Amino acid sequence: MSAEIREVLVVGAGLMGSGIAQVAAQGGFQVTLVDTGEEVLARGLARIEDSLTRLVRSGRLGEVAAADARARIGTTTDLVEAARGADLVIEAIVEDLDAKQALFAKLGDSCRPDVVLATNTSQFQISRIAEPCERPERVIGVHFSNPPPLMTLVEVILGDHTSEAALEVTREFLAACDREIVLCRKDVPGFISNRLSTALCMEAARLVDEGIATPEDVDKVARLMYGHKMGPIATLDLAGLDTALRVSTALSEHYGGDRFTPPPILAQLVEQSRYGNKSGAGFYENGSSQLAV
Ligand SMILES: NC(=O)c1ccc[n+]([C@@H]2O[C@H](COP(=O)([O-])OP(=O)(O)OC[C@H]3O[C@@H](n4cnc5c(N)ncnc54)[C@H](O)[C@@H]3O)[C@@H](O)[C@H]2O)c1
Repeated sequence: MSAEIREVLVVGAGLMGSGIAQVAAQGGFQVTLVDTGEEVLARGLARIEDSLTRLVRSGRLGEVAAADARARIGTTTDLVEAARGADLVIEAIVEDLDAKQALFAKLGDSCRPDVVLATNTSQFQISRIAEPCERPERVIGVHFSNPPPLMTLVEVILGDHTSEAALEVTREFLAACDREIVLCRKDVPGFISNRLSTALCMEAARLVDEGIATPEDVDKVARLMYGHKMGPIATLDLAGLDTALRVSTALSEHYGGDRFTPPPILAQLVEQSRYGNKSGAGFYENGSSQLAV
């Protein structure tokens, strides 16, 4: 496995990919951000710019460090060319197994054989994503949470075939990015974090769906009674309701029972294009639940 990582390729410039690219750039790595079109890439870069500005304004990052990080990030729509020069790849595309498998097949063909391929999937088994990939022992789960520049804990997931060497490279990379890790030792859907958060968030959405409580009151209970920083409904708006719907549906199909089943209100909001903060409204009207960064 690559002992030395210089070039990090992040695939997907959405909410997570742009944040992960920023974290890697702040960690001193050269980053290439890939997506399907120039417009999405421009939106990803704008998100990074905005986040860096907020970090500087709040005194958490120096101006020079922010400018250096920004200068380390390049963008392209040419995945194959970018893959050739990568020392580490982090995938953060849409939460769709077919799309991820198609991408990992391509990465397997295009990257050097020693390059670790990490997926930021929210719940798919790492071994399923690695199935079509040349040398699946280099595929590993690296699950950042949203927003990556502020959330310092990363969940690392071992696939059935993930090698010790891939784990070691991943540990070193995340340590250089100043991240803490927890290790999910079995390749189970949802890992540690999303089994916990999906069960809580779907129950919270059910309370709203059944007219038992407002989003504000559900969140108030979590914050003031349980000491959570953010309530589960605000968390859903922040994560994106389309992504949350995909994740909860997949977990529910895998595990059965009711604990992960999304209530109808989630699909209804998605149908109305109310995806949460990223589209301006979700359960809440105007993204007012956003973390004050
Ligand atoms: N949103 C969260 O809170 C959160 C947290 C942890 C993990 N995740 C996971 O991270 C991944 C990304 O989620 P997100 O919220 O950033 O989604 P998003 O919809 O904001 O971004 C996904 C991006 O991937 C791009 N894309 C799709 N197919 C592609 C391909 N084949 N090649 C290149 N780019 C492609 C899209 O154009 C889009 O810009 C998902 O697997 C999601 O489950 C999300």
